[in-house]
This record gives sequence, structure tokens and C-alpha cells, in this order.
Amino acid sequence: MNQVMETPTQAVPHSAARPSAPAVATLTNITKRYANGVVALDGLSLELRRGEIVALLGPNGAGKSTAVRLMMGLSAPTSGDVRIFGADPQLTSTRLRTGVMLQVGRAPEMLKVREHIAMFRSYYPAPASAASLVKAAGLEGLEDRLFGQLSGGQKQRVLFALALAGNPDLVFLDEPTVGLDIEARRAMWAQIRSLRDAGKTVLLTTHYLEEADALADRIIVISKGRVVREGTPAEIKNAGAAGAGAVSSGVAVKIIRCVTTLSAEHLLKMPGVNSTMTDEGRTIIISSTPESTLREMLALDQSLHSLEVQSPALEDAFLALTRND
Ligand SMILES: Nc1ncnc2c1ncn2[C@@H]1O[C@H](COP(=O)(O)OP(=O)(O)OP(=O)(O)O)[C@@H](O)[C@H]1O
Repeated sequence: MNQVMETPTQAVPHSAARPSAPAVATLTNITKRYANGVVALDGLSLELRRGEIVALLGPNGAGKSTAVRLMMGLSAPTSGDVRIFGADPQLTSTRLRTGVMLQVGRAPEMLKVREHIAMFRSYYPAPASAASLVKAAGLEGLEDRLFGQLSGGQKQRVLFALALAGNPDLVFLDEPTVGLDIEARRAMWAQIRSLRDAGKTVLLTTHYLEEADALADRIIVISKGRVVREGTPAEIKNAGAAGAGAVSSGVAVKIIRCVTTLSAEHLLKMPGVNSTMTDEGRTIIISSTPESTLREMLALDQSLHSLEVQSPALEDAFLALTRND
């Protein structure tokens, strides 16, 4: 992604997509210890800004849902401070400005889609129009169907409409596209982008890394209740490929795979080469200057073959960043 080239080099891992936009949600040094003694959040700090889509990523049990519940005002931290629109998240006035779509979301089966939408709209002082909600969630033609008679994907879309019923400034979407077919997923992505473009803030939790890569302006990776990395998708991929912290944000790296007679010692002396390893007879080289690295390798090794050059994948970065943490 060309964002990589445009972002100034920074030594600190916590780079921001839109640093100038006002903060919408701020978690400062949060600890959350449950009654059973589990410490779900352990000194977590993060900020969501106006007009951005942020993906919160982390392995199972990392503390994502706990962080979202605190921001929604559904539970209180053991220590630390949570501010939403500069106020207490448990205040009704704060909650009226937020929308939420939970993975385990349920709605009464015996109400029609239009009745659900009408009920949710009635909770808010300045709701979105019913027609705009139907359109945003792709529910045209399903308004008179009972919720209980919808398919899994159609139910997901109703829950998406309900999350937007209050025309919220901050929307929490927990695994929003689980169970959706490709077309419905793309349509929901387009709607999520248009929320951002209208100045709303979207916090997305997802296990589909492709979704975070496609949608998020910023990714926050958490593990064991702490932020381990934060940046644009391109920055996260670079960081993971080079080993967390080895390459500063803003430097684009590529992964070169080939069969070569050049030794690791030799390769590591070439400018731009960050690391090398071997895998099933092939050499893998991470380089921040891939063109010059390749030119040099091809000049030195006429027998070099099976060459592939790839951008780092978010999946690899995610595993590298959360593996040993
Ligand atoms: N109500 C609770 N009481 C006790 N422990 C809890 C409670 N809710 C979560 N936990 C524990 O807190 C830790 C963080 O859980 P959390 O649900 O926030 O993680 P998560 O990142 O959302 O995970 P997943 O990706 O599996 O949904 C886990 O160890 C979990 O077992």
C-alpha cells in the first residue's frame, strides 16, 4: 500500500492514521480484573479518533471484548480511566451516541424486521430514518419477515441496521460479517466506509484479517490485555515481517523467496537486508530495498531460481506480533 511510502519514518511503534482528529474514546492505563482473578486488561491504553475505522485484533482471550464492554459502559475498569466523548461511558447521554453490534446479538424472533427497526429508532432522540437503515443493511424486501424466519446472514444485517438506528457517532462492530456471503460482506464494508466518510468512528473486532486489512485506517493489536502494536495495516505488516521493532514504521519491506547459493552471512551484509531464514531449501530474505537486493543477488548467483517477491501479509504479522508475547 502506498501509505507506507507516504508516512514519515517514526521510531515509535504507535503511529496514527489521523493524529489531528479529535479523540472520541480514550482508555488510559486500564486494568480489568474479573471476580475470578483473571486480569483481562493489564495497563491498556488506546485512543479512537473522529472519522476513523479502527480494527482491534488479538488472539482469543486477548481482552478485546473486555475493552469494548468498558467503552460501551457495560462494565467498569478495576483501575484506569475510560472516556467516551470526553465523558463517562455509563452516562445515558454518552450511550445514546453509540451503536453496537455484538456477535452474540439476539433479537426477539416474533417481531418483523420493520418492527425491530421502529423499536430501536424509538430509543433515540435523533434516529436515522427507517428507509436509510433498510438500505444501509441491504434489507429491502425483508421488512415484513419475522426475525426468526431470516437466514443467519440476514439476521446479521438486521443487527447492523439496529446498531445504526440512533445515528451514532461511535459504532462498535464485533465480528460484523461472520456468516455473510461475499456480496453481502462487500456491501457491509462499503457501508462501514461510508460511516467513516460521514465523520463517524468505527471500532471493529474481527478474526478475518483480510477484513481488517481492507477496512481499517488503523489496527491495534492486543495480546494478554496490552497493546503490542498499533499502526496502519501496512505498518503492521512491515513490523511483523521484520520482527516487531526491527524496522521503524514507514519503511516498506518485501519478502524475497528463492533458491540461491548465497550464504546467510553474505546476504545479511547487503544493504537493506533485515533478516534471512531458510525454509524447505528456499532462502527467505526480508529487505527494505528489494530491487537493489535482487539486482545484487542475481549478479552474484547466476543459478538463482524459483524467485518470488511478496508484500508481507497481515496474517504473518499478526502471528509474529502475538506469538511470544
Ligand atoms: N465475565 C468474565 N469473568 C471472568 N473472566 C472473564 C470474563 N469475561 C472474560 N473473561 C476472561 O478475560 C480474558 C479476556 O477475555 P475477552 O473476552 O475480553 O477476550 P477476547 O480478546 O474478546 O477473546 P475472543 O477473541 O476469544 O472473543 C479471558 O481470559 C477470559 O476468559
